[in-house]
Amino acid sequence: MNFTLWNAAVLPAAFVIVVLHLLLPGAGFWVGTVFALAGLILFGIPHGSLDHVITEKTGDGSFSLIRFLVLYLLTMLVYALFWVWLPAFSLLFFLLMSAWHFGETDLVTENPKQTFSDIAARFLQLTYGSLLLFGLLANDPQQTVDILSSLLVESSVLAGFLQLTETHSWLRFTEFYALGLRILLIRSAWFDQLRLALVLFAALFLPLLEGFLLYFCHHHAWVNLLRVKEKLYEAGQTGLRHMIKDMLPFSLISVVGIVILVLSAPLWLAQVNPVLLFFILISVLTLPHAGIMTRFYYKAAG
Ligand SMILES: CC1=C(/C=C/C(C)=C/C=C/C(C)=C/C=O)C(C)(C)CCC1
Repeated sequence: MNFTLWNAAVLPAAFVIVVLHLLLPGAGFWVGTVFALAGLILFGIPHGSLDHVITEKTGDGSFSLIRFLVLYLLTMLVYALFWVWLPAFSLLFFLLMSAWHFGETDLVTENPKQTFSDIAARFLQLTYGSLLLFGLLANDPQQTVDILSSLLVESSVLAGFLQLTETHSWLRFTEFYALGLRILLIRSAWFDQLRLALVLFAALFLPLLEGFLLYFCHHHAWVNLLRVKEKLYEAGQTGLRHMIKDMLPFSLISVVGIVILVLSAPLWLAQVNPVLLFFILISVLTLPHAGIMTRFYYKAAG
C-alpha cells in the first residue's frame, strides 16, 4: 500500500489524544470525542457508500441502480427484523460478520495468492478478525458489558466475558496476537504493519469507543477506501474528485439517517442503549456491504 500523508498523520493525532487523556482527562474526553466523531462522519460511515459503484464496476455490465437498491434495502430490512426477533443470535452474527470483514480487509496481501475457495485463508481471516475484535472489546470489558446489557439482560455470557478477561489477563491483548499473525502472513507492507501496531497500541490507552473507532475509521475504513480508489478510479486528484462525488449521496443519507434514528430513539425505543442502537444500525448497513467487499476482494485477487 502506498505511503500517504494521512496514513502517517493519524499517528501523531492519536498520540496527542492519548497524552491528553492521561494528563488532562477533561480535555482528552472532548478532543477524543470530536476526533472519533469526525472519523466516523468522514470515513467510518461513508466507507460503505461506494457499494453501488463497486457492484457496477466489478459486475458483468447488467447493473441496475434500482435493482441494487431494492436488494440492499431488503437485506437491511430482513436483518433489522432479526434484531427484533432474535437479538442474541443477531449480535453473535454481527460479531462474526465483523470478524470476517476485518480479517478480509487486513489479511489481503499486495500479491494475493489466496482464492475464494481457499478454506485455509478464510479460516485465518476469521481467526484474525475474531482475535482483533475480542482484544478491542476487552480493552474495557466493563463498558462493553454495560453497552450490551440492555440487549442481553442479566446474561451469563456477559458475566462470563467479564470473568474471563479478569482471570486471564492475557486475553485482553488478543489484538496483538492478531497483529503477530498478520506480520507472519504479510511480510511486505512494513509501514502498514507499524501503523496498525501503533493504532492498536494507542487504543489500549483510550476509552472503549474511541479506541475501537480509531481502528475502525482510521485503519479499516481508510484502507478499504484506498483500495477502492486504487482499483476503480483514475490515479491522482481527478480520481479522488470522482470518488468523493460518488460517495456524497449515500454518505449523507446514511449519516443523517443514523443521527435522526439515534437522537429520536427515546421516543420509540426507550430501553436500548443509544450506543448499542448506533451499532445495530451499523450492523444492518454492514451485512450487504460485507458481501459486496467479499466479491470486490475476490475479483481483485482473480
Ligand atoms: C465497539 C462495540 C461493539 C462492536 C461493534 C462492532 C463489531 C462494529 C463493527 C462494524 C463493522 C464491521 C462495520 C463495517 O464496516 C458492540 C459489541 C456492539 C458493543 C460494545 C462496543
